[in-house]
Amino acid sequence: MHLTDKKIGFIGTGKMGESLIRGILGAHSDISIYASDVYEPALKKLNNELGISVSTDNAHTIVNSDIVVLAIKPQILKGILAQIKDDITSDKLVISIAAGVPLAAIEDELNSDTRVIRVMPNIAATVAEAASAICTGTNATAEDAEVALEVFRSLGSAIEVPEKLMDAVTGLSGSGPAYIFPVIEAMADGAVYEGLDRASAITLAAQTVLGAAKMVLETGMHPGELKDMVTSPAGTTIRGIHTLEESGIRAAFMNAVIESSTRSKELGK
Ligand SMILES: NC(=O)C1=CN([C@@H]2O[C@H](COP(=O)(O)OP(=O)(O)OC[C@H]3O[C@@H](n4cnc5c(N)ncnc54)[C@H](OP(=O)(O)O)[C@@H]3O)[C@@H](O)[C@H]2O)C=CC1
Ligand SMILES: O=C(O)[C@@H]1CCC=N1
Repeated sequence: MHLTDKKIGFIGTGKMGESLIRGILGAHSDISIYASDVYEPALKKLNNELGISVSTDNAHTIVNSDIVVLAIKPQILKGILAQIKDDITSDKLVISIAAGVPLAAIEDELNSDTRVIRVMPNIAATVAEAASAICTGTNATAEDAEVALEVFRSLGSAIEVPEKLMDAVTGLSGSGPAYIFPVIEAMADGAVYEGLDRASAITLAAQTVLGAAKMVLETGMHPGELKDMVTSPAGTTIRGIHTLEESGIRAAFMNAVIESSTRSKELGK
């Protein structure tokens, strides 16, 4: 199976739809992409910049696609599924990236033989560094799962999880970039306070986060052990760590993931 043989359609070209389209084209420049949205200026921009086929008619996107990615808000997903049901024939694979919405809720709105896969990617798909998880619906085949994994692995890393863990994934990696951007900004603010120029501070802060993440992924070492490698006795780092611990940093990040997961569960109700 070659991904470039597949035509991929996007319903919704907002922040995440555009991120996925840019990421996929970055990885597979010759792939055929179709996209529809209610907002015509955004479609025109994508057509001008990326040369993809665009339309305000979702049916046009679906008819032309082998894989249909639903990149619309969870709150309007049900209504759109009712509109597109008859266009989703059994030869198409549907991929929903909507936070919280269970596979069963999607399958209930579509024809009973529809193959559906649920994916939680993240915004770093734009730069091919997304962390994604997938789970498969009732009619999705092993090959469908492979296709979905191939698409999302070309945008970063992707794993398969049982559906009951998708809310946890959403709270962690789906929302996670938004927890780290303020961390980068705040670290840079600290260095600006100490006199560094803003541009250098942001570059150093971002590269520091990138490098720390790469060390976790590539060394396989525990994050605590890596932290200890930086932390000299009576040195600078332990003073910074002490301050972070006094601020309750671990509970703050744990609670962010837990609360976001809880919101994902609410969206599914
Ligand atoms: N943003 C993120 O980082 C992530 C988002 N997700 C999921 O991705 C999905 C999209 O999120 P996001 O991109 O942030 O949201 P956006 O609001 O940016 O994008 C949704 C797009 O769909 C358009 N739209 C509305 N109605 C229709 C319709 N009937 N037909 C076609 N398009 C329509 C919207 O237009 P208009 O604005 O004019 O209504 C908008 O451009 C959500 O389900 C979210 O849970 C998943 C992982 C990460
Ligand atoms: O905030 C949201 O609801 C979406 C889902 C994950 C990231 N953004």
